[in-house]
Amino acid sequence: MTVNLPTPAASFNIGTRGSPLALAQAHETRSRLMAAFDLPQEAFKICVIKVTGDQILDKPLREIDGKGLFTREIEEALLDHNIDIAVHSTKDMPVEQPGGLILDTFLPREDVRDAFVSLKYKSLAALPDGAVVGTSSTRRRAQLAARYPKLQVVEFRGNVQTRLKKLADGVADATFLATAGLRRLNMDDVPYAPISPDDMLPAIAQGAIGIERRIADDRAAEMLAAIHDAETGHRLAAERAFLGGLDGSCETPIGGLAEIDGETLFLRGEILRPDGSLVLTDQLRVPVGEGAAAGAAMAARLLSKAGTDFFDA
Ligand SMILES: NCc1[nH]cc(CCC(=O)O)c1CC(=O)O
Repeated sequence: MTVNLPTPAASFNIGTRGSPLALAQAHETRSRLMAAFDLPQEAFKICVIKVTGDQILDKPLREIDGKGLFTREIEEALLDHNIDIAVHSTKDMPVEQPGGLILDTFLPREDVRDAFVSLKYKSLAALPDGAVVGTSSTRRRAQLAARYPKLQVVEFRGNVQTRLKKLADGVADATFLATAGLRRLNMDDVPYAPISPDDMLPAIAQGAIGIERRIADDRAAEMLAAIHDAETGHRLAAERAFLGGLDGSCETPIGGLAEIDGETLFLRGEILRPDGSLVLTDQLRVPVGEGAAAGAAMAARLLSKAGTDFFDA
């Protein structure tokens, strides 16, 4: 390849948040770049960037002006050329990036499923009526209210480690985490059971590491092209078009999942009233390259069924 490779003297800076999961994802990205270009670790620098969202731990995110809380400082570092790429959990990212930036590189996707995590019970179905579950996700809260109305849901913020500590302290009988996060953190000692997407449709882009860069940076574009996973790209194009069409964010009760079987992309989508009193679902099968159009079409279809104020309930 004719890309102007970084040398230890001119290192390639990888920006990330400082949480253990974010760091694991930045390390995975670095390993893939090292392998793709046969470069030593010293060719890359992992730059930890403090973001506002990590410093406010006492409130549900939807009560703060959530926009850009986890990304603003990182995107500023990209625009200032302090970093060359930024590694994200795509599920936490808005569908559109600030001017000059693009998020179009996705690593091979991890397990997409939500995980039921409990020190006392083996599965969601095994929870008795009245059991207390902790989550801060509006999607998981609405899905639980719709399908398991006898559970009590309490607010559970914080990173994976914080939530597990709350479980150990008995604040709740169970919680939910993305299986991908548990696996990336090698949390083999945590008792968890993945939940079928038929029972809990995951968040848009769950399990997918996404990498952002400056649009005009040809070197970063060529580096990232070498580690991009096309299949994951097609799946996320569909899911993110669905999310974009709904004008949703990670704080709206929306589930969606695209899967590929041969030449066919299978997209499922779901929107919920926050209290779980209404769930609207849809699904489409289209050729793999037409996921974005399918996502947009599905969003329009569901919105016309939902009418106005659907998400306000
Ligand atoms: N909202 C936090 C967040 N963002 C990404 C992941 C997990 C990893 C992923 O889905 O890629 C998590 C934790 C969780 O939901 O348990």
